[in-house]
Amino acid sequence: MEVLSRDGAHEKTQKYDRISEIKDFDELKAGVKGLVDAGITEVPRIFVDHPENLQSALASSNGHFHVPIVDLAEIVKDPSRRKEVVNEVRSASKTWGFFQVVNHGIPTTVLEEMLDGVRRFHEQGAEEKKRFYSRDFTTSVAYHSNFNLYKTEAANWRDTLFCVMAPNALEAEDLPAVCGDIMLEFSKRVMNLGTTLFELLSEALGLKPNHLKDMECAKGLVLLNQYYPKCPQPELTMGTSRHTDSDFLTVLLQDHVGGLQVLYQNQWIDVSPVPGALIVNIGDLLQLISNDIFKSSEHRVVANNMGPRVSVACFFYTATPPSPKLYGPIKELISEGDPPKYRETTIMEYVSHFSANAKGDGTSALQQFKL
Ligand SMILES: O=C(O)CCC(=O)C(=O)O
Ligand SMILES: [Fe+2]
Repeated sequence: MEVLSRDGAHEKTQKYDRISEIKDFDELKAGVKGLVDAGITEVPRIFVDHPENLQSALASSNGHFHVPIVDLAEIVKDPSRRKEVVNEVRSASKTWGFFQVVNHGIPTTVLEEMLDGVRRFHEQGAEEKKRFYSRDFTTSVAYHSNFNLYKTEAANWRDTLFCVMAPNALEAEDLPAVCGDIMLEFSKRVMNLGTTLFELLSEALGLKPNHLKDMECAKGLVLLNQYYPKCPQPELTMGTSRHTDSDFLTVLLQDHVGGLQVLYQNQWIDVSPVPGALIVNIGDLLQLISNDIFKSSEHRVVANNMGPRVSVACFFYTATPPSPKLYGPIKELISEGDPPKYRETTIMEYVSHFSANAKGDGTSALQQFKL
C-alpha cells in the first residue's frame, strides 16, 4: 500500500480512485441535478471539500460591510449627477471590485423570465439536456457540470449551461428550446447595459467614455447559466469555489436564494439578493488593462439545502471566435511613476492560463502575467 503523505489533500486523493469516480459522474451527462434526482442523501466524495474551505464558509459574513449599490437612474434623470455616479463606480471598482446596480433599465419581468428559463433548462428531462453535454469550450452552446472537473481537488455542487451570445449572433434554434427566446432578449439588454457600464468605467479611469468600448471590451458576451441543486449536506461542499473571473467585466443576475460571497478586507461578505438589482464585478482582464487600478476580487458561492439556486453570470470578453488583439496596461494610465505592471496578452492566452490554473484554491492567473 502506498505511504500517504501528511498533506491532507494528497491523502484524500490517494485513498480512492478519484479519476474513475469523476469519469463515472461525467459519463452520466446528467450533472449534479441527476444525482439529486436519483435520490442521493449523501454528497459523493468527489465533491467533499477541505475542512479549511468549509469552516470559513460557515463562519462568514460580517454584517458591518455591504457591497455598494449604484443607482443608474441618476444619470438618465439628471445628467449633472453623472460625475457622482462615476465617483461611486470608481470607488467600488478600486476597493471591492464589486457593486450592485439598480434602475439599470432591464425590466424585472425580463430578469425573472431569464431565471425561469435557466431553471426550465436544468429541470427538463435528462435526455433533452444530454444533447448539449460537452466540455468543448470552442462550441457556442455547452451544458456540463464543473468546467474544471478533472483539475480540482473537490468538485462543486453546480451545473452550467454555457452560451456564447456575441460577437457572433446566435439564432433561437441554436439554443435550447426551453430558454432560447429569453436568452436572446436578455443578452441584447445586457449588451446595452454593458455599453453604459464600460462608459462609466472608462470615465472612472479618467479616459474618454468610449475608450474601453473602442478596445472591444464590450464586444463578446458569454452567459454562464448556473444551477445549484438543493444539497443534502451543504456543510461538506461548495456551490462555487473561491475564484476571480477571467473576463473584463461580469454582470451577474442571481435569484432570491443567496449564497454568493465576496472577499473584502480578508473577510467573506454576503452579496445579498436585492430584488431587481444586478451585480457587477471587475474581471482579471480589466484589472490587467487598468494596471491594477481596478480590482478583480475573489468570490464564491456556498452550497445550500434550501435550493435550487439559479444565477446567470454574463461574461464580457471575446472567447469564441478568439480575438487576435493584444491587451496590456492602457498607455494613458502609465507614466514614469506608474510603469506597466503586466505584459501584453491575447484573451485566449490569458483564459488558457486561467483554465489551466482553475484549481478552486483562489490562485490568480494574473501573477503569471506580471512584469
Ligand atoms: O452563481 C453565482 O452567483 C456566481 C457564479 C460565478 O461566480 C461565476 O460564474 O463566475
Ligand atoms: Fe465568478
